[in-house]
Amino acid sequence: MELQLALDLVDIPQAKELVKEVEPYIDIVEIGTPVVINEGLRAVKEIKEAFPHLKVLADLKIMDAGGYEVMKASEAGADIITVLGVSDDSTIQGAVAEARKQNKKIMVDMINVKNIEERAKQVDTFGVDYICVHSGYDHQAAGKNSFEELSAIKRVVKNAKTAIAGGIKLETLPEVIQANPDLVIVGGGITGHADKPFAAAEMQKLVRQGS
Ligand SMILES: O=C([C@H](O)CO)[C@H](O)[C@H](O)COP(=O)(O)O
Repeated sequence: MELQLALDLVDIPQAKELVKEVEPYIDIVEIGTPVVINEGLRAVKEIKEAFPHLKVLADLKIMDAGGYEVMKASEAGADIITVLGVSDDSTIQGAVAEARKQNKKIMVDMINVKNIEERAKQVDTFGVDYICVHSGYDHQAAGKNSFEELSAIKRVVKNAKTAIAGGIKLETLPEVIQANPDLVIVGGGITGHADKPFAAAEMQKLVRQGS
């Protein structure tokens, strides 16, 4: 089981500072969608250059032009790129084909997918690397989480790794770990904690124990 730090509400210098603080405790650093909107793929490039030993995920949430956008994120140095589960099959398949050429990985974000089990089963046949259940900021504001969705996809996904994101905190991590995802994604649970290295170190411990 791995731990991914999601960076969403920061600029590039702040992102570098944050990663420096928790670097020993994380496996993947995510350049979140708001950061890409504000800073462009330059954020991916600068973080990969500054921390070459960490895997960098570009949270592009691709909805169209899968192949082209994966190519651009790959050129910037991303190791993993996100595509939306609600997008057309051809978009996801195009993203996977380009990722194979570039030796990169694709994560499908299942945010807003209604028929979660059925879609996870389909997407799993496209050769994607991760399938991620996700309660986004707007869902979190309405009090939702994705714990049940994780159990649902675990029942049907045979090839891809499973991941979970959205509002996970140190206190809720044990419940998440019980469902045994391959990857846990945490943003505010680390970046909003008064002691970020402590939160990340404790989370790493739990994630390692869960492996
Ligand atoms: O993907 C995300 C969200 O849609 C904003 O772009 C976050 O990275 C993801 O939800 C993890 O962040 P937290 O919910 O703060 O843990």
